[in-house]
Amino acid sequence: MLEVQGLRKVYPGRREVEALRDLSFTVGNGELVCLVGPSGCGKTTLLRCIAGLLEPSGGTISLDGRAVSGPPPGLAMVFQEYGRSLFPWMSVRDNVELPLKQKKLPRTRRAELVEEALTAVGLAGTEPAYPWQLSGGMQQRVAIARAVAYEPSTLLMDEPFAAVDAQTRADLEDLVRALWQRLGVTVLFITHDIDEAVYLGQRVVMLSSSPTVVQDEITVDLPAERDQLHTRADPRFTELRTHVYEQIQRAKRAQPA
Ligand SMILES: Nc1ncnc2c1ncn2[C@@H]1O[C@H](COP(=O)(O)OP(=O)(O)OP(=O)(O)O)[C@@H](O)[C@H]1O
Repeated sequence: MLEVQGLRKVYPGRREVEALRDLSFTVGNGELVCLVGPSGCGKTTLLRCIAGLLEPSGGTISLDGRAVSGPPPGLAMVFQEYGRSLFPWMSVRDNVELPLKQKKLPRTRRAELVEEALTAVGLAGTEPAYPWQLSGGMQQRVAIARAVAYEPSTLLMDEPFAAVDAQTRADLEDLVRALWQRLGVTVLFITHDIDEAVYLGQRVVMLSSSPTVVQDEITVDLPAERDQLHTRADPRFTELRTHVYEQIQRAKRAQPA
């Protein structure tokens, strides 16, 4: 379970920036929550705080009951820029295996996890290839496999599909839901795409413009079995996306105090 309470982040300096003002939300065990907000609202700042890479100016973050200070052990991340998150000089196998070596798992267990994870993302057989020999969508699958192989309790995804084409994006969205349902992992998925947030999430948390607070939150009461054609054509989907869209527009118009 991820708990963010009264999180505040001010970047000091000549031009002091209050990026996050007062952010509180939770992601329950095994839940999939999407976070949307206008550009520049501090999504990256929030993620870096959760990942223990940036020290908050106030408030608390805890993961599985432990306060976050430094990179938490049960956390894996998938970034937008797969091209920069995979090592080009390492094979697909070595990229996926690397965090497992850092976890000091024995060789046979590492091999099992790599194989299972690559199979789960539909990339069995690509182990000897280098990332640059694969398409963008395949590279992002490798990045997802690397996160999954790590067996995290919580997965943070930072606009992971922003750089792939629409068809690949739809496939990857379905992959994330399938993996989430199968693995029971807690997922915080950050996106600026309102339709994606409603399609993927059990809940959608909307952020205001910077200095950021939680503007609104909705439960996505769509059936758990979702598919690109029927879910997106469901009138309830349209209602929910309209609500989120209106809130984001309000957030963009609001003048920060
Ligand atoms: N290292 C830094 N020093 C000073 N200000 C910063 C720093 N990093 C971010 N900021 C400021 O904090 C605010 C939030 O930035 P952040 O990158 O977290 O937003 P974001 O929501 O991820 O943006 P985008 O959606 O455009 O990627 C911005 O006003 C930005 O200028």
